[in-house]
Amino acid sequence: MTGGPGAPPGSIVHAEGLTKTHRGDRAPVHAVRGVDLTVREGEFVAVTGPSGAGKSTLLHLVGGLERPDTGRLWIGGERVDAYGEARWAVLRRRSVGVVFQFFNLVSHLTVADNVELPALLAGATPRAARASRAELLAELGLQGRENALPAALSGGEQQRVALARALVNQPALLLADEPAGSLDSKGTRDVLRLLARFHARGQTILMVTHDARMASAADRVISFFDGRIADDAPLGDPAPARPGVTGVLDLED
Ligand SMILES: Nc1ncnc2c1ncn2[C@@H]1O[C@H](COP(=O)(O)OP(=O)(O)OP(=O)(O)O)[C@@H](O)[C@H]1O
Repeated sequence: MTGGPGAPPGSIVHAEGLTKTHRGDRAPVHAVRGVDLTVREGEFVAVTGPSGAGKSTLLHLVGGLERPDTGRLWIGGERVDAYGEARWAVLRRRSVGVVFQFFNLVSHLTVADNVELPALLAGATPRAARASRAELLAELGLQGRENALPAALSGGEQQRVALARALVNQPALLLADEPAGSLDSKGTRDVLRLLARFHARGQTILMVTHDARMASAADRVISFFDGRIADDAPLGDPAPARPGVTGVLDLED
């Protein structure tokens, strides 16, 4: 499901002139100001920038967790900017996995049930959901933790469960909002390695991160500033000066 009228062939995300202003009790905040963005199938794109730049808002727009005020958005070639919650829910289930900084697992469900739930909601048979869950949990080093509740797991384990849940329906797009933001250095390394591994198999990833080491796992880094793209370093460009960035392959086990 790529390309389509209005979106370039091979694009998983295509946005034109996306804007979002938050209007609360205080003065309006222009969080995203006319962003054009294309993420092609198979890319791993990191969005970095200072706190308050609008990175999470952009990710929320792309995942349908917030609606743009203006602009056009395609996911996998499907025009989605006018979708309501019901159509977004279907689209997310089928095509967009999301992981957050604080995992957002269902606390009263076991690890197995947390991972199987989106598969069942997407129409998988219980048997198929179990098989997908088992395969992913094994891949993510969580075998034997199936019956645990999230509170019994470390932060790193919870994030791996969240990753399994996000990937169980084999989404075209994985969105990650500070996926290591609440993890220690081992948890960070694990998430980094796993994202790199899924990306190497073709998973398209759009990730927001403060962390230069996390961004170094991506093959394209977008700097976001004041609601706009300030810099965009695509795959194949010479490495821009990003002080402190270390290669993912340097990380030890
Ligand atoms: N629901 C909201 N209501 C009002 N203002 C909001 C809302 N969500 C975000 N904002 C404001 O919009 C701006 C952008 O926020 P956003 O969370 O997108 O930035 P960010 O770059 O992800 O920041 P951080 O790295 O700190 O998470 C900030 O000024 C923030 O306070």
